[in-house]
Amino acid sequence: MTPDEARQELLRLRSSIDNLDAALVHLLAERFKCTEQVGRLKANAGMPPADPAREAVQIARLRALSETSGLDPHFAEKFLNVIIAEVIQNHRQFLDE
Ligand SMILES: O=C(O)C(=O)C[C@]1(C(=O)O)C=C[C@@H](O)C=C1
Repeated sequence: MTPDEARQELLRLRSSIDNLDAALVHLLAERFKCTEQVGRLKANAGMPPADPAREAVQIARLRALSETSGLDPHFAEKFLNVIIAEVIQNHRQFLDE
């Protein structure tokens, strides 16, 4: 591959990365819209913000999905934990409203 071909290929790959990053942002935005409703529902119903049993099911499911799709299951678990930690923090704020 010539240096020019390599640059072209890099641009092509980066264009796909940009599309995928946009899709991730849209997916995350939808997820947080949904969890906002869950947080308000839980606060109104007197339910605790965190549900460790539900999280264990989600993590097991995502780890299995990761294994079949070629994603590192450890990374998938870490990623979900970061998202859930943010969601729980958001849920806690609804308790003060
Ligand atoms: O399903 C719930 O009960 C939620 O509050 C949502 C969610 C999630 O982000 O998936 C967040 C916190 C809980 O500990 C479990 C799951």
